[in-house]
Amino acid sequence: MAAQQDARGERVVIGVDSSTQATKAVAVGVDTGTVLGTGRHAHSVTSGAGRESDPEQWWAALTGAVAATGHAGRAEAVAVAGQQHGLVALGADGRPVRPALLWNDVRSAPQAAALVERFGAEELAERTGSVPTAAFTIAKWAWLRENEPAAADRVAAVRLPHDYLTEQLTGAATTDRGDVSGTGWWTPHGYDGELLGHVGLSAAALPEVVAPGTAAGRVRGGDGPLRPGTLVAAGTGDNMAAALGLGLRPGSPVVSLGTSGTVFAVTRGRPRDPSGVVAGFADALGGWLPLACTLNCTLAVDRFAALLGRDREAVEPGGTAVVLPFLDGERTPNLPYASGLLHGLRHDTTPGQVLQAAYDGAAYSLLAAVDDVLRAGGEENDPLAPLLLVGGGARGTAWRETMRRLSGRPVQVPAAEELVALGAAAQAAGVLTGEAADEVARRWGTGRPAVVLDPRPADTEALARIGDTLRRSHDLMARQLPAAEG
Ligand SMILES: Nc1ncnc2c1ncn2[C@@H]1O[C@H](COP(=O)(O)OP(=O)(O)O)[C@@H](O)[C@H]1O
Ligand SMILES: O=C(CO)[C@@H](O)[C@H](O)COP(=O)(O)O
Repeated sequence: MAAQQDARGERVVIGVDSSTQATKAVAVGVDTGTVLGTGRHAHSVTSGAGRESDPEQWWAALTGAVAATGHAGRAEAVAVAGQQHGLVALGADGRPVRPALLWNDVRSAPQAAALVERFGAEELAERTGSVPTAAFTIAKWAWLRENEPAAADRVAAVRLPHDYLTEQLTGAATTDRGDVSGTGWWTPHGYDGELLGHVGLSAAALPEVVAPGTAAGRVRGGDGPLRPGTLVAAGTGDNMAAALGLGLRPGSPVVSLGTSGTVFAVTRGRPRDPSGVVAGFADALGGWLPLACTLNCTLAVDRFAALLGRDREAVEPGGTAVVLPFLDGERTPNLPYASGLLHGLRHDTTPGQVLQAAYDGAAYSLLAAVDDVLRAGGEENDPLAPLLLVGGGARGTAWRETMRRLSGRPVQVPAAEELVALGAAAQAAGVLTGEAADEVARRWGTGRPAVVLDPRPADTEALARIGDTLRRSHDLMARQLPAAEG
């Protein structure tokens, strides 16, 4: 894909990635896939007991990032991909009644556990594809009802982050099967009335699920950077959009290294994992996207680098240190009350080895789940098939080499950055041309690898050390830390 070249005369689409830390937008030429311009605006996320962001800030970030591409005025279609699961609770006036509760807010862990207790893990996996954890929208809604009943009473509409932003563009309440599959109240046959009834939510408060390839609407009049009448594609969750951006074919495992760590694959079979390790999401087309997600990935490793006073690339090999970097609690394994743990220090352990141990600890659960993800969707796991690395962390040498050393697989990093935004752009192009979004991305070549690392024998000693520490610290990690004094 050529960078930043002029493509006058070519039709232009815009893809948006509204993820945890920032909104990124790309303007892309429909025929060639040329990236004509990019924009980025940061978000703020609370760092206290929970994780919250203001949806109106996302909207301002979206308009800013789209305008910054420099091509908004000539875009013919746009699509928005967003961080999954977040609860956007709107009042009758269409404005948020409170900040959104994000995917990585673990305060809703008791509500998730209560749902599993009431309906059973097997039953929930069968119906919704997933056993809900604190991340799922249904647990967040139950938390809001229990903890802020006055706010819950004012709620007239519940949206996911990408639904909210798409509705700001079109005025229509829509979602897509990919993102809605992360709510915990969607089944392949529609919204689950019994689950909604149990958490006291009416389906009338939820958006319409737009079919793949169908437009959500058109940009309504206003003073935003996009022309009124511009087509708006359905949009989707950020992991589903990354799969589109890669033009992913069934059975290829992908690891995304961002605020969250995720491992996923497009599969032909519908996943249902009662163990809860794999979330059985739908993809944004007609297939499935089994996925495992960790809460502690790039931010946790960067925190260790900061604590050690080192550059994030200043890792050193060797030693026996093990880091379980569960600074935000953890989702895989499901230990919402966990905190970080450092074990195996000796007099000769170096700071660089501790930093490497943080990378290893963050990578461990993702790599352990590759097989589960593929099997959950009925795909074969070829241990020598390449692992595709995406997300901000994929730019780092230490991340790439950690994945190579611990997986024993070849590792590939696509040349294109911002695959989520590119996936959204491919979806936007698809509503103009009638092509499926993954076909558009393959035509654009967005998944083409820039870095190909040959496989090395997996570092089984490090894997065994981490696995052993995780098993033996389980009781400690399952407990909540006493509140810090002072
Ligand atoms: N060159 C790099 N090497 C390693 N990590 C990087 C690099 N550049 C960015 N990152 C990491 O990428 C993260 C952001 O990734 P991104 O996928 O954009 O996150 P999100 O989608 O969750 O907002 C940051 O937390 C940062 O630590
Ligand atoms: O919760 C999940 C997946 O189930 C996360 O992957 C979110 O979708 C947030 O993504 P990033 O902001 O880290 O890209």
